[in-house]
Amino acid sequence: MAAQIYSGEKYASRRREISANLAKRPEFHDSKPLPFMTREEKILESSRKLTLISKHMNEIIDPSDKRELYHLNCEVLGIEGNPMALHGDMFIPALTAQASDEQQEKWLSRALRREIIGTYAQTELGHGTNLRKLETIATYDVDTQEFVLHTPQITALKWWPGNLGKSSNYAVVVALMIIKGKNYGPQTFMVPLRDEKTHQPLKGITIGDIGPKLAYNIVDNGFLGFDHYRIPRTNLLMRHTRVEPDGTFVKPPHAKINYSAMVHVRSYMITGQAIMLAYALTIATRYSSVRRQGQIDTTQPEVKVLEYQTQQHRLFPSIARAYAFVFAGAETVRLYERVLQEVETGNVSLMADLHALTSGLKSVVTHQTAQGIEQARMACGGHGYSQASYISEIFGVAVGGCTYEGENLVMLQQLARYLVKSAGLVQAGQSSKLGPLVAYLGAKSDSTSLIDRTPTPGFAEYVKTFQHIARKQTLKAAQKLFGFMEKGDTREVAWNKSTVELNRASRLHTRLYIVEAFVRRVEEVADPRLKEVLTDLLRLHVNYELLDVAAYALEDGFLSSSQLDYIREQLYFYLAKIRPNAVSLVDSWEFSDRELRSVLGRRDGNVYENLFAWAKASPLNKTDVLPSVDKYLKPLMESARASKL
Ligand SMILES: CCCCCCCCCCCCCCCCCCCCCCCC(=O)SCCNC(=O)CCNC(=O)[C@H](O)C(C)(C)COP(=O)(O)OP(=O)(O)OC[C@H]1O[C@@H](n2cnc3c(N)ncnc32)[C@H](O)[C@@H]1OP(=O)(O)O
Ligand SMILES: Cc1cc2nc3c(=O)[nH]c(=O)nc-3n(C[C@H](O)[C@H](O)[C@H](O)COP(=O)(O)OP(=O)(O)OC[C@H]3O[C@@H](n4cnc5c(N)ncnc54)[C@H](O)[C@@H]3O)c2cc1C
Repeated sequence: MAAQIYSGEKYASRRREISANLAKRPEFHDSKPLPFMTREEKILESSRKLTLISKHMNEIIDPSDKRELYHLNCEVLGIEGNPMALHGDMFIPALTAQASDEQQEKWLSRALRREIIGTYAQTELGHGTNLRKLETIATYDVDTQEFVLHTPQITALKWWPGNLGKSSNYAVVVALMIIKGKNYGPQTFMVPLRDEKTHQPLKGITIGDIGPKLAYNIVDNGFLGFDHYRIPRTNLLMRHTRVEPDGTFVKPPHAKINYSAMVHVRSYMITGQAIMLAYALTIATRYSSVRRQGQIDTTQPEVKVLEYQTQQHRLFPSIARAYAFVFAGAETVRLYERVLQEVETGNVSLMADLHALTSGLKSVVTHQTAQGIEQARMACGGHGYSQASYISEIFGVAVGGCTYEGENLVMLQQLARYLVKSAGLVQAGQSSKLGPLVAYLGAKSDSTSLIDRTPTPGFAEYVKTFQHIARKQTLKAAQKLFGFMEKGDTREVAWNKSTVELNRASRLHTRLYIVEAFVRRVEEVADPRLKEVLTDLLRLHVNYELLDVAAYALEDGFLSSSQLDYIREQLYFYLAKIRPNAVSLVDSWEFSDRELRSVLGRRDGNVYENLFAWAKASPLNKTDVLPSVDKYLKPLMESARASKL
């Protein structure tokens, strides 16, 4: 099963080898539990481990393999980030996709050798979503052949970029490019921020950390201001866009080619989110198979809480989602890599499809992941609320994904634009022009779903029902938009009046895609035992997901109430059927205890002993009497007692 999750036996076994290797190297382990450390201590500890990784990486992994590097990071550095997180996640991808060969020679090679540390500085205090209205300006000075970076007002301060505050000495900065008074929109520039020897900010640069956040606090998200700060013309990233010495602008082959670093993260983060969801579910499912509370049969001992149908309903559909997401994530990464290669040869035809797909997936997956992690926390009762579970940290890190790389409700609209265009083609009788991701929009629905008409309906019946729902909502939302426009609204006003419905269409389209990705994967599985378990999980998934969106199919009679009853019964049947495999289904992700960092979710199941040992190690228990008691509480009680006398 691990081979299914990690797209092949080769990588699954490499993960095991890497974990086994690291188990023997205590210097790579957390020196104490992360929840017991201050933010400064965590940053120091993370930097220590980063240095070790840098020195010994070649002994442990193949550094050219992204997946091996990711696993090493998960084990050693964990999810709370590290001082070079953005260096790998965005700085290097931005240079790879946007710097010319000559620029790559100069900077990418240094970045890869970790001679410099970089980040991606785009968001500002006043603008994150609307990139066309960024306020940092890069004005071209033809005389000196330099760009002058400037922060004209407080809202133009860069704000949020990860590792900008304290760690990075370079950044790929996004600024509005002005040449001879003309605004050429957001462009990307390579900008030195700090002296390479002293690490002091360079003259003209104001820089710092933005303070603690909900989570992800090892990362020093930062602010940055420029005071007429000059960089050479050749620091504009020029793989696709160019500015000649005389200020002539050479257009790229696609207007949004500069957004590539964002598309990179959106493509990869689907897998990252699946893994964080699986962390929380591993902890909660293992704990639920140890925790005993209450009886189902009063003549029998107390049961494991995992026996309760409510607990199964709380956890198992999310286990299915984690599998669905990791399968969809692998497809997304493959498409991203393909598009990256094609863009290199000047073929930008798939950029719009990739953008639409990743915009929808990032939104739906992060939202459902956060929901699933929070349910996993509650499934652990009181102990879930303790940082010993580590689930609150996992939630905090994962839920950041709802905001970063494009706020979810905004990104759903990006997919909606694509869907509306496709709906326009259907309306114009040009369905043959629809791309493969939306071809279903042009197909005709059966008059009703056939879901309960055969003893065991195939997945095709479920897919058709999801298609019916997504198609109906897309065409309806597009119709609403077109209707407002016909009545005289501008497109923008009509769009705003239709966005709730348009975003619903985007979610339904994406959920259909996720179901299809799951079906595709299960169909490929050869081993019959594995296929059976995954088929059960997929059956749980399709029934659960369909119930969640059934209103759309009930309102036009595509599904009947008796079919709904059937779907519900199927769901309950598969909850019970999956129960014996539940722990194996989470164990199959093969997370080591070091990687999970959860006292509650350890493989040995000794929850109570481990929790007691953890509490005893809490810094507050170093002494029996805290200074705060000596200083305040004792005098308070004493004066209360004295006044009573
Ligand atoms: C095979 C198995 C392999 C598995 C391997 C897995 C191994 C490893 C696992 C790895 C896991 C890794 C986990 C990674 C975790 C990463 C953690 C990261 C940490 C945090 C990083 C956070 C960083 C940031 O947040 S950076 C800042 C991000 N900011 C944003 O996202 C801003 C959002 N706003 C925008 O993107 C834009 O402004 C937008 C798109 C909303 C609007 O743009 P604009 O106004 O310019 O355009 P529009 O007018 O709306 O549209 C015009 C037109 O352009 C199209 N378009 C827009 N963008 C794109 C694009 N990117 N590509 C293509 N086309 C685009 C748009 O659709 C419109 O098209 P029309 O045809 O006109 O409709
Ligand atoms: C953990 C974390 C890490 C980050 N790392 C980086 C980084 O490394 N580099 C970087 O540059 N940035 C980074 N960011 C910033 C991040 O990319 C932005 O916060 C994000 O893109 C959202 O933009 P915003 O903050 O301007 O939200 P806003 O756009 O102000 O959103 C506020 C609300 O307005 C709504 N809204 C906005 N526009 C529209 C619209 N057109 N239609 C409908 N509703 C709308 C949103 O849906 C939301 O409800 C990070 C953020 C976080 C939380």
